[in-house]
Amino acid sequence: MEATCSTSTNMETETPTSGPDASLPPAVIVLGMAGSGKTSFVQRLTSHLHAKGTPPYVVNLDPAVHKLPYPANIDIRDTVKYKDVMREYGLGPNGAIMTSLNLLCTRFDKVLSLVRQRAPQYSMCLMDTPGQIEAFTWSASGSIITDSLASQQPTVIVYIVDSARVANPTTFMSNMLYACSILYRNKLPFIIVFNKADIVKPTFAMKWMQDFEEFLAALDESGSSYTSDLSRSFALVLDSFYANLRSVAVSSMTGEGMVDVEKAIEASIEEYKKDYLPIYEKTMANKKQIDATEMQKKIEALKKEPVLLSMSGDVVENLPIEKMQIEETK
Ligand SMILES: Nc1nc2c(ncn2[C@@H]2O[C@H](COP(=O)(O)OP(=O)(O)OP(=O)(O)O)[C@@H](O)[C@H]2O)c(=O)[nH]1
Repeated sequence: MEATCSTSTNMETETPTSGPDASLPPAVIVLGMAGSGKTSFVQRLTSHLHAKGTPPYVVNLDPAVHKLPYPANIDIRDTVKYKDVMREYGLGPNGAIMTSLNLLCTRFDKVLSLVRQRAPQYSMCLMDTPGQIEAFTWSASGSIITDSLASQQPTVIVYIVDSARVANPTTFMSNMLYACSILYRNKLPFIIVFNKADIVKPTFAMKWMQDFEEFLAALDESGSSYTSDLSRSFALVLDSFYANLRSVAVSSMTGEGMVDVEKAIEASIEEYKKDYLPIYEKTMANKKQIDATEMQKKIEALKKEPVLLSMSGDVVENLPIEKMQIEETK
């Protein structure tokens, strides 16, 4: 793995303990199933914001992406070489993505500090995540990244859905259940972005979220089955989930809907300030020391994780963490 000189900071000293700074621009974490259009969305929103004269700060957290179609300010690929991780630890593609994120995470304090320093120059900080959604949403590193961002500044989750892939009501339901599980895990303002509106207009999906009867009618049309019966029951439960989120139709291809995305982000930030910030401030005031120690413990555990993941059976004793460098893309 290519690794150069060291940064000397660590999470214990860098994790903010006084609560998030609500005056910082928002961090927007972009999640979604493989191929839903996360990277295209980040590209389109980036160019939309540049055109308005309010550029974003962009961080790529996908170590396996071949080519980035947007200029990233920080790119995980500059720090961790995914192919080297596969080779050195004898890992498959998914294990290597998770290990690369773990490695970056042990130095995420440096990313946080750059994001904080550059705040006067950007309107929002966009975080593009790996194609394999579970590598981020269900990994220790994903939760460290999300928690530490949300502890520093207003943070919103944007969940990208491929509109063409949810035209069937049961597929729609399984996607919404996944979205709900992410909301449940992260407890942050949440926006559902129905992408690829140029291929399939997601008006139907937005109606299903607003009107339970419309969804039931669509299920009836799709015929009776075990999954459609189950979807009926879930639809009742998800009513309150839908009530707590915003949804927007966009096309990352044509640029349609980007103004609505901005509005949804603004409204989510207001929600963050009103409903989430007081909770963060209270929790952090009560547990200042505990939070820093807990975060450090998580990082220490992460440092050992590549060893556990190793398929070769070799004990990897000298991880390149101390030598890793995180800096802005030149
Ligand atoms: N027609 C259309 N195609 C799109 C749109 N957004 C993305 N695509 C296409 O969908 C494919 C996947 O897009 P990506 O942006 O790579 O999706 P991703 O979620 O970042 O992909 P992974 O990170 O590999 O999972 C590409 O072929 C894009 O050109 C859109 O709004 N409309």
